[in-house]
Amino acid sequence: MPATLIDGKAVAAAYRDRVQTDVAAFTQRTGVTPHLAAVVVGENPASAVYVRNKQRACEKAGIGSSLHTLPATASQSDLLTCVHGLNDDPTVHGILVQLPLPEQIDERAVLDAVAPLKDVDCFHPENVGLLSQARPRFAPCTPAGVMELLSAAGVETSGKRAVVLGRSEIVGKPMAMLLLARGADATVTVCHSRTADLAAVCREADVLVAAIGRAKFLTADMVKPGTAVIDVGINRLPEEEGGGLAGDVDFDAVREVAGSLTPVPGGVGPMTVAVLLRNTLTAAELQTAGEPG
Ligand SMILES: Nc1nc(=O)c2c([nH]1)NC[C@@H]1CN(c3ccc(C(=O)N[C@@H](CCC(=O)O)C(=O)O)cc3)C=[N+]21
Ligand SMILES: [Mg+2]
Repeated sequence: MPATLIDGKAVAAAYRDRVQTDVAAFTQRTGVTPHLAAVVVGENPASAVYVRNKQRACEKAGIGSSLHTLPATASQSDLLTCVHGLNDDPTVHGILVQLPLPEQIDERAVLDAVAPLKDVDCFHPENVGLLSQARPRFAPCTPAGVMELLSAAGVETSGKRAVVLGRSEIVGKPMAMLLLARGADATVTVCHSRTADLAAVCREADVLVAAIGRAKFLTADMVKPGTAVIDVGINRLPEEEGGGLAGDVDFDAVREVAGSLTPVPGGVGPMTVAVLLRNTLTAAELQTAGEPG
């Protein structure tokens, strides 16, 4: 029996509705409209898709948004000046610096410059530290979106073997943290391109999250029958392969083995945007004086 597909668009729509309700109550109570500022350096087609989806989603949820574009040739100090300006602007609650950045820019230095209370991506070391100590301020958007998908699909994680394929700061590491946390209670293995006998490690998984950034990397022989497979990859295929979007999972083959599976597009991507909206509201709450709730 082929895998049940997990409908990320539907789960994200329901999640965004809840955010919208909470934004309306917050704005009613405080008179403040949460605002997300996105900073984009240069032109990258994948970034353009994401930024467009994000702005549309903000608008629907009652969140203000602004786009701050710098040329591809911008210097690090140009970008830091932009970030500092947004840090100091009381009408801006969340700041997202779109990655990747051009090579003349030190990505880490820029992410470190974002005010921790405005760090809706949860990339600042203070927020990563809080997350790793199980007292998160913001949810890491993509990993938290994955947890929502698992929960919506009724996938049990407690006591299960979870394997995270990929060790990035953006997805792999925070993903492992969320699966390990009390409440989720998985036994977590993080593996990567240098892992010995990678296929055998992946085959141990009851829950398998593919976030390695290589199109169709996870093949059917790496998946135990019945496993829940979450595909975080967003890879643009070359023109000769149709130029479409492919995940990190060899979808057609893995679908025959997995118990449940997220598609790309329509899986994790929409959830990433939905959690970003929730974080923007959280940021506005943290920066707005007065009684919480
Ligand atoms: N600071 C920062 N934070 C990020 O969260 C971040 C980033 N930089 N840089 C780029 C990646 C990529 N990313 C996506 C999120 C959603 C979709 C998305 O909504 N995808 C839809 C549509 C895809 C399509 O139609 O092309 C889907 O999967 O169904 C795509 C890509 C966030 N990223
Ligand atoms: Mg997707």
